[in-house]
Amino acid sequence: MALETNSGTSSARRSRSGSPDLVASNAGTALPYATRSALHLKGLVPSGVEDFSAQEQRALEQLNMKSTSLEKYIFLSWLRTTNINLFYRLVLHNLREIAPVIYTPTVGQACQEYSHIYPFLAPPNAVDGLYIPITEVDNIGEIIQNYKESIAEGDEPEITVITDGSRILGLGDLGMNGMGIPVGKLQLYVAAAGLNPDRCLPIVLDFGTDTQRYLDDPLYLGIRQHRPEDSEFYTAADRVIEALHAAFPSMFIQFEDFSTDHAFGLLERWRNKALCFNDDIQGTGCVILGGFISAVEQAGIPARDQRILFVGAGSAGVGVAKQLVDYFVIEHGIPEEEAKAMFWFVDSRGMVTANRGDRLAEHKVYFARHDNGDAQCKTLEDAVEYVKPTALIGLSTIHKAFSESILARMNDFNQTARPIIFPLSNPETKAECSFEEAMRCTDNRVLFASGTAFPDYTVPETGEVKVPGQGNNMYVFPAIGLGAVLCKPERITDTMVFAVAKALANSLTEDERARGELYPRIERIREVSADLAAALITQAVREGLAQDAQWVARVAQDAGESAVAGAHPDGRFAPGLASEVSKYMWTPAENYEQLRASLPHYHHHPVVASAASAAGKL
Ligand SMILES: NC(=O)C1=CN([C@@H]2O[C@H](COP(=O)(O)OP(=O)(O)OC[C@H]3O[C@@H](n4cnc5c(N)ncnc54)[C@H](OP(=O)(O)O)[C@@H]3O)[C@@H](O)[C@H]2O)C=CC1
Ligand SMILES: CC(=O)C(=O)O
Ligand SMILES: [Mg+2]
Repeated sequence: MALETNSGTSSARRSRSGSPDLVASNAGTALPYATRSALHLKGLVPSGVEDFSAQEQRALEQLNMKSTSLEKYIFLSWLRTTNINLFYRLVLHNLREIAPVIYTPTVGQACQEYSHIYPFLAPPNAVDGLYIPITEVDNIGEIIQNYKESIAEGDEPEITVITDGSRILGLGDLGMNGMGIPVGKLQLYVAAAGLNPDRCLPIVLDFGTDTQRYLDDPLYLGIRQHRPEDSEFYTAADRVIEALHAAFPSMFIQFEDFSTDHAFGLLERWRNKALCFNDDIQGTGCVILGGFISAVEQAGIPARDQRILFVGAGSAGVGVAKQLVDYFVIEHGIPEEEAKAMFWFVDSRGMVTANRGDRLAEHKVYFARHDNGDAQCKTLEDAVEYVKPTALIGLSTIHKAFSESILARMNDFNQTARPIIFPLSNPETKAECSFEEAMRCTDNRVLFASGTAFPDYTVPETGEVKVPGQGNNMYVFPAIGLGAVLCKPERITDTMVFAVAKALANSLTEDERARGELYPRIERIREVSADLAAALITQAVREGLAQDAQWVARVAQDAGESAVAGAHPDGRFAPGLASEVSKYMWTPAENYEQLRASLPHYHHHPVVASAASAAGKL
């Protein structure tokens, strides 16, 4: 056993299962003397008995001693796998500072370095998720069984984030190293929406990589082969998803950071067969629609006069634009063809037109322009002059694509209204422009949101501090997952996602609106997630798709209407529903007693049971 324990190269599985006592491993120096004695831990910890807030203070001090973001990331990963309760206390109390470390931008660098910063924890007592090589797909049943045996009874996963690492943020194909993204996204599920950390399952499909530097890297931990052709990819991916769905039928599956063709392909194959969702297409569409609704309200021109130029026509760009079309159709009564005509796209070959002379990828065809005559703008500058946009949306992965001259032209074109400029590519090194640049070049009039958080900007003339909006799907995917886990809809529909976007726009406080902000402050994210999850549940019930009877009854009763009213999705939900949702959110324990009380099923885990019986109590 000692040999097995020490031989793994893998890391961090559930921290607590690695301990002879899961409660003890989450309490450490907070363990009361009597318990130390009962568990034969006397003398094995410093004599001071402290509370969780003192531990948190020490953890924060140690975090702040790290001089780089990557060092902070490594420290936080270690803390998460050592003491999950303390980790989430720290994250929840310092979300504004820590989100950029466990998520974008630092998670991007962490993924690039994943094989080099991988910690040395060993399975079966340390598992941070599933690594499924394409060469082992025939053995997927065995892999899932191994996972089941590694978790405590009652901890079957209720949510998974799954990637194949082929398009990690805007950083390209990172192969198995992309595992940092599911791990990071699931931390936000816990922090932002209170999903139970023990029931979150990160998965990487280790299907190879076409990035030569990883294939050549002696420390690379993924399989060393090129990516498969499409048919082999889909056969293998389908087998994994089928097996997961069979093992955990109500588990919510979030597809994340697949290359654009496979992102659309997998969603199409699975959206009506399993409870699943693509975060880059639907989550991004949802969060940007939420911010866009607020921006249009503040812009100063009628919605139907918007001229929206997208730079980037991948899964994110097309996903966002489709949500915006729905918004113009549903909310403003604009016919679909007219709504579609409000959009222009630029990709790596210039403006997307039907007569450009190349074969357009399927997902671009819907938005290809037919009214351009002979005009074929080859550069973004040309397209900006041609379209004279009111809104410029970047999902291109091209750093500084919104040059100062382009930003200045946006200002020129929008003198009677406020320009909407959203550089949404991640991480920061791929962002199309910064908040400071957008403010400076538009006389501080811009309505702004970015994918990665930018610092506040102080207007030099007035000293006024302006806060940039963060248009990142982190504002919605945790709530969509929470709502889905609670009401168990048969599937996630576009109208449910639309209802969540509306709820996000509705979630701004009067103060946030008065300051011209487009998204709620991150400190309110749990409150906002409860609203958004309530909106999803309400919509699922209205569509007759919610399968959990408790939520169907609750929504129907509160709304005073039939559960299958099929009502217009308006983002509203019954008063009281959000606070009901909040009750289901996991929160870290405040003290030792609470920790013990909050983790009753730990006692069923074989490791705990044997430790408890050896100790004669617990
Ligand atoms: N803020 C958020 O919440 C989210 C942000 N994103 C970010 O969006 C970005 C794009 O993601 P995704 O759509 O999936 O990725 P893709 O790689 O599929 O899309 C990138 C798009 O940008 C286009 N492009 C590349 N170079 C240029 C150029 N020089 N000029 C104009 N267009 C160019 C590509 O053109 P072509 O089609 O010709 O190759 C493609 O259409 C990423 O950085 C990602 O991090 C994604 C999801 C959520
Ligand atoms: C935020 C996100 O999902 C992305 O950049 O891919
Ligand atoms: Mg993504």
